[in-house]
Amino acid sequence: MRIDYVKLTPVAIPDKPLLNCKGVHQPYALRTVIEIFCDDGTVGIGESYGSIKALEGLREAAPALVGLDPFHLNELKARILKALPNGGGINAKTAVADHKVTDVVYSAFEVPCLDIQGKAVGRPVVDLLGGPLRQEVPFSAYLFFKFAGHFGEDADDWGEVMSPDAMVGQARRFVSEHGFVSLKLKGGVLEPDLEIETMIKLREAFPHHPLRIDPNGGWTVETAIYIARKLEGILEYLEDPVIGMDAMAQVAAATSIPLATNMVVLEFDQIAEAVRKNAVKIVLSDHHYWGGMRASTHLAKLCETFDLGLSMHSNSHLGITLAAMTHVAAATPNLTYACDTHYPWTGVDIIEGAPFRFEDGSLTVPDKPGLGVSIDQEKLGKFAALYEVAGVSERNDTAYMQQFDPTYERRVPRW
Ligand SMILES: O=C([O-])C(=O)C[C@H](O)[C@@H](O)C(=O)[O-]
Repeated sequence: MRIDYVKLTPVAIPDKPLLNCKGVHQPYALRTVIEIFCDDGTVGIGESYGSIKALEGLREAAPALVGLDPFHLNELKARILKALPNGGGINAKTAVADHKVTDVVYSAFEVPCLDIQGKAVGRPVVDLLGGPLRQEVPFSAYLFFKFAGHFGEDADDWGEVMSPDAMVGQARRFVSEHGFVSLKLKGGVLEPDLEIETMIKLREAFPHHPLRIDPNGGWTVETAIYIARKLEGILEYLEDPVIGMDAMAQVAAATSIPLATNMVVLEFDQIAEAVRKNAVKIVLSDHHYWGGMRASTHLAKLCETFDLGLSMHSNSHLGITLAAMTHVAAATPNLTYACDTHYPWTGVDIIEGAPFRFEDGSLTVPDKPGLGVSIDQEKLGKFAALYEVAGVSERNDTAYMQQFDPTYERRVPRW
């Protein structure tokens, strides 16, 4: 079996005006859908970032896959490195949220290759990763402060959420509709005392739900320590309170709350420094930038070695990504925390049949061969057409925030 050709389809999926410390989500989130066609008719599918930089990297590397045996993932990596010398002319540090372009591109193509392998041997991808250790994978609710609606538009059905009480309401809806147990708040948005109050109110409303907050490095060390002291005993973990390894180590030394990260440890060569400096206790994996699904299980082994916990990061995504995350999570013995997901926010998908449904906050690992999901071409066409008219090729939360507030500036840390 050989790869015949690769099809890349950028899509725009409707998103909500969700706030973070750099601004607000644009009306559309961008993704790239990948289809790899083999000469025996087998098709493997995948999903990756949709920013123009990521798309350029994928487009540049795709021809190198032609003729490859989809089981030969080592050769896939070698071909991508050859096709993208120096990251393919793309500045890796600005390309895809600071992740190595070659890892991002490899990962984007590894998923469809594993889907093909699974289909060829009649096994779900989780079996190619060593088999499932759990049949149900827990996810966490991803809570966001949000505007009522997009700029110039009416309120969406989630309405405005800009206060601690409104956030408790949002959490109640997530818990009642999806059964999520862990609750993660995207912080760094409101002033620190209001976010402390939000977490305390969430604790009162949900006494038995693990709670996390993630300001994406939006706080200074002083602010982070102040907040951590107020939230001792309330959080299961505090994610990326500050920017940089040394700053994380300073905060870690001042609190008993474990620090988690997807900002200071996002490549294998950053683990040693994090351990040496005792900067983090939990690493968020993400197969899109950790170098694929198999590399994510290698990360798990390293975390076990260094006694680090493991959670899973997400960005706005569709069901192909969710299926891939679920297979990886099921095959990761030491996945110690519920995985993040943005899936409920988009509310649309391109997979055939009904979208994924969380039961008690968890997803059952797909058991069909490969990823266990397939593309509904009509839906894909609809969101591909939306990409063409959406007029966005990069995510820019700050620029979009400036439409709401022309005086808004990008400042990290903000508080
Ligand atoms: O945990 C994270 O850093 C994220 O989930 C990244 C996302 O881009 C998140 O900040 C968002 O959706 O605004």
